[in-house]
Amino acid sequence: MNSLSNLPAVLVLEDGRIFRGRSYGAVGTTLGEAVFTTGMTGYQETLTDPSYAHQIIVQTFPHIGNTGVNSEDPESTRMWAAGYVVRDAARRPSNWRSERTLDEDLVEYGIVGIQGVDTRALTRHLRDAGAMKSGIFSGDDAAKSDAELVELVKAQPSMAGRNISAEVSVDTAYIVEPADHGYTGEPKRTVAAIDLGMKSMTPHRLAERGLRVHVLPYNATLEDIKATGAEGVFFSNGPGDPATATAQVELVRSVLDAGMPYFGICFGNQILGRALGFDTYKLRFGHRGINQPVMDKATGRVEITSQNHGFAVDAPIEGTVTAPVERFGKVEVSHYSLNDHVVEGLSCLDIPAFSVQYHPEAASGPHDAAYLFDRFMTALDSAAEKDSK
Ligand SMILES: NC(=O)CC[C@H](N)C(=O)O
Repeated sequence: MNSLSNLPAVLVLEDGRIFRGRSYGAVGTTLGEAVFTTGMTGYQETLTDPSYAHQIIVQTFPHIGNTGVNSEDPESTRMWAAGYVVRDAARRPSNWRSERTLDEDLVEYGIVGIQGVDTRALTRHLRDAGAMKSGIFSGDDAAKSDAELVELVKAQPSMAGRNISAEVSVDTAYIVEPADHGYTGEPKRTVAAIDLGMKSMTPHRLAERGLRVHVLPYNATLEDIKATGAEGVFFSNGPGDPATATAQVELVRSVLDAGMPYFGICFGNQILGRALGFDTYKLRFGHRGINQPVMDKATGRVEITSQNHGFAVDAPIEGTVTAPVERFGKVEVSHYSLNDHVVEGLSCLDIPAFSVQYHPEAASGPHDAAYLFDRFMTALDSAAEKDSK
């Protein structure tokens, strides 16, 4: 049965723009940064991506909830989005994998949502004015005056300057075994994965290639990494402003100094960028969706990628430069966005380190960039070969 709550609801932006609709999911108040995603599928993966913590997600695709929810697609153990904005919520899901309605899961995880919003007008506004503080208020909370609601929205911290890693990371380390991810035979190698809000598809992609993955919390040290026997280090995606990730930047520097292969995704790309001495900056409205075109400079191939980032690395997309932290040698931007020429990947030429700003683990698709996991395997093999000489 459909359980859409359907009470009055209002989406309020910090610049005073207000969108009225009906409640969807949990009823009450939520605050977060309003961002839009252009993914036409994968709402379950989106809502459970920890990188969306403290963000209110606007779905540009107008029909949401059509395929219900299942137990296989979540990217973590819960929904992380601060709030959810849709045009039309499906009244009844229809899919052979569906176990519940999306509305039921939104209620279960306390996600306050709003439906019936003109998401096209909202997206155009966020595109022009930029991602901004926002709030959804439903039920009795929607009855407050607009001025009062705008004040509540403005009072929240902004995403710039926010450090959220401790909220989303694991508390204790655990191991992901290749045998549990379809790999037959003895594990080939061991790596450490620093969980800054990691999507579960990522250790899966590593493990299915024969890597034993030690997942470590956000505040792991080089000693913790070495204690796992790791031959390489992976840094995950995650929410928050990379400019605040000082401890992780220092950790990456010590990993690079130790000569260990490094692979980073999204937050892990920004942290590598900072470790090399580049700055990061906030994009106006960011890149979110599963249809983002990226140029792979090495091959000239265009990849269609999954992305979710609001910050980016400030590095020249042309040519090769010496890293601002000179001991790390030469570096080049390996990938850039074809929409706005934002840096989408970094490749070090003198040390075994590379990263991408987008999501090669690609849940939910597309799979154009899966080769990057193989590239990490190759980097691990080369490092092991060098060590044995
Ligand atoms: N998905 C991510 O890792 C996002 C990284 C960072 N929080 C950003 O918004 O840019």
